[in-house]
Amino acid sequence: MPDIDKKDRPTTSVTDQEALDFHAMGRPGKLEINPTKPMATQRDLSLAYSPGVAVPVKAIAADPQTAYDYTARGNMVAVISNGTAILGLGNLGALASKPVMEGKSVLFKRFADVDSIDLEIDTENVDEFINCVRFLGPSFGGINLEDIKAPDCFVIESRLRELMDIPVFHDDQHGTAIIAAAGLINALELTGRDLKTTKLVCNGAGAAAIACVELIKAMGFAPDNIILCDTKGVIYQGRTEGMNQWKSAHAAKTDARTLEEAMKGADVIFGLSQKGAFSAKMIRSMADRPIIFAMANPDPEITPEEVARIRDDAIMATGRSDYPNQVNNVLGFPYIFRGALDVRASTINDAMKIAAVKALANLAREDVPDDVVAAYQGNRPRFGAQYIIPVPFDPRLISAIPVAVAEAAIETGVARKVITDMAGYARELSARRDPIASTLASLYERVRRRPKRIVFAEAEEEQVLRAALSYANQELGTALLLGREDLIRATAERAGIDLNRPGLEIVNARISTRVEAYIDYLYARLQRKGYLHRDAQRLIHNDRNHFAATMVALGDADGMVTGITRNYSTALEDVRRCIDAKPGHRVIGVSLALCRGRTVFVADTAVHDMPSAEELADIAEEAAGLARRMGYPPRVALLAYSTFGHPSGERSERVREAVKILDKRRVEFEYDGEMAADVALNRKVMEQYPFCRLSGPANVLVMPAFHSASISTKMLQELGGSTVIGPILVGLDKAVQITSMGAKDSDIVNMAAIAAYGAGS
Ligand SMILES: NC(=O)C1=CN([C@@H]2O[C@H](COP(=O)(O)OP(=O)(O)OC[C@H]3O[C@@H](n4cnc5c(N)ncnc54)[C@H](OP(=O)(O)O)[C@@H]3O)[C@@H](O)[C@H]2O)C=CC1
Ligand SMILES: CC(=O)C(=O)O
Ligand SMILES: [Mg+2]
Repeated sequence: MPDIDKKDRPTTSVTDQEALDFHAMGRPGKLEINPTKPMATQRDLSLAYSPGVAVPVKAIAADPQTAYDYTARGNMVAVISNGTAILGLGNLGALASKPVMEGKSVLFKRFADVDSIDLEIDTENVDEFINCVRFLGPSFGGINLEDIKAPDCFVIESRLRELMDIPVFHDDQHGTAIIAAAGLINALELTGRDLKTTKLVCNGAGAAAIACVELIKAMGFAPDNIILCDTKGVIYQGRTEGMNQWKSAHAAKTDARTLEEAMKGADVIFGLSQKGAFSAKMIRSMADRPIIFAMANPDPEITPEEVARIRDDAIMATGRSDYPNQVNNVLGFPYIFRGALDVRASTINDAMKIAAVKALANLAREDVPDDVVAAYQGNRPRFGAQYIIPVPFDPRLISAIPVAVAEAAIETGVARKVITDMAGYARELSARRDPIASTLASLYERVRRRPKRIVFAEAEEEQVLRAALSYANQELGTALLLGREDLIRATAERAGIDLNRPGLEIVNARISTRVEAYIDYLYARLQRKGYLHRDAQRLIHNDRNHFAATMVALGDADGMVTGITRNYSTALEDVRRCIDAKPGHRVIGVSLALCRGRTVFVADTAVHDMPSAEELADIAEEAAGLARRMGYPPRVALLAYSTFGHPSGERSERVREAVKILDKRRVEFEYDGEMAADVALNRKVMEQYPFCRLSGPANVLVMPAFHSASISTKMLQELGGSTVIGPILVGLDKAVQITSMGAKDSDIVNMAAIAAYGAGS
């Protein structure tokens, strides 16, 4: 018997008390409602409520489509249940289903930025339920039915689909079927099986099971190779007990009468029934390399530990978050609705479901970004038996699935709004999840139009190689991989990265024909700074930063990115030995902080420890220049602890002096100071200083010293929930960016793109 595979053990687990405490802490439950418009003044009230609200009322009455413009309808989904099949816990009633439904609502928001509210309907009468829901159409862009038992759910869903002109989607049926089908496609691929000859047993013949079987049949699975079982055993042709029309449609021609008999020799088993329904004996009797999806929640039909004790050749999946291979509809419903809402689809049809299946299955075969690795305690999943389906925290899901769904909706004519720029739509989707993505999206786009050759100075490191691959994949230009070829190749092999693709070039410093030219260049720069020729030789031969920076200086690359293996200031010193400041400029670091829809540039976060007044003025100019280049008209605040002389103190003197210097320079951007951070950032507080020259809250903050710059950006990140990019190096004559040590691949590729942009994209 094999040992329990360590990877099969739950990676997280919770006690009952922890689960109760989690739901009770703070405000009870898991969601609240927040207004999206200001409600601070009499005027706000007049606009939001009477009399202003009458205007959109009349507009909607005249043209119902404008409800998508003036109300939250277009982004709002109701999660509706009567609690008759709560997970695998059975019929525990409407009220008890509320924690699950609140949970589904927050998952809609968290994963796809869909607003959602849970509605628990206290009836088991099918007609009453339908009547309750059918009149709710005006409130929502879509209806997600949840945990309603079979066969009632089939009647309810099909009647509501007829009655309503918005998508009605029973998640336990179709959400589950989509994810299970995607996982199955990949598991079949990994075990070398063909869809048409594989034998599958599905235990459970309720909502989820019937939908799974229908979808995989629609995708080409041979109907004769599927056996369904329920509490009465095999659903065979001619059975009368415990039957309904949905079960009959899938009744098998077979002599098997029990689950145990059906499972003998089966290739695949789906569990959509109840905890513990699969025995060791059943699992043992399956074919070689069996595929076991034990999807009952919260406890599967058999646990991965139990399977590992029985055999070591199985591909195992469950519905839980704490085992590998989570086959759970959370991977589907947020994104499927996102795509459907964005094209104002009237329904979610089979083409949209199959498009989601394919997009999901394909995503699992691609290289996984660091954000996913971070969410999974440093384990990098790779396509294989332990990773057949993307993980819920995969940030790529938000752009991959909705695009596929929206395209299918448009193609099949159920979209009421057509998206023509799908690439733009994909970028918008990423921005819903990741504020950096939207800020950097246009920068990436500009780089794509004029791709650049960027040298990745630490290409022997795995995350740097991944970033380089991503740089090439995103068609930003050529990634020049600097390092020892054998080490780069070894790292690539370990990471499963194919180096033989366009856009990746290895630069082997040892055998480069440019070495002599680089040494001559460096020696000419350093000979009067105490360096011998052999020092220049040593720096070029042994130090990647000097080699890379010299490549850029001599035009063999357009830009460079480094910083993973050295601390920031050391890397900067290395670069400065090879590259000067741009004539008339000062080298500084600017960090971009993105917080609650606001972007603020903070400077100097990298170079000047205690800047003089002259240096502060330079910093203001450089930071304003960067803001402008990135598309933000700069409003620069020179910060201090005091505001316009109060409280007085000599530490603010330098800042006041810097403002006077800017006055003399007649710079062409808005600036003012000295001022405290709240004055700079809060319009109301700023209004107390009517003479302040800023036309609105500042978007460039010049800090009085390095320590305040560093402390405040880190506090913003940790306490304010801001995303901080940078420091971005500004003022160098060539495009060089330095990441922080230990940066993730996504951070490195952002810095490479910023370098490429700085190189003149
Ligand atoms: N991983 C995921 O994403 C999802 C998992 N599920 C899980 O699937 C299960 C079923 O949910 P759902 O379809 O909504 O519920 P339903 O109530 O609609 O269906 C339950 C089905 O399971 C059958 N069943 C129950 N116990 C057994 C058993 N011991 N042996 C054989 N069959 C059994 C019932 O048989 P009978 O018809 O004879 O009563 C019925 O056909 C739940 O555990 C749920 O958590 C559901 C949706 C998503
Ligand atoms: C995941 C889910 O929807 C269920 O188990 O019912
Ligand atoms: Mg459910």
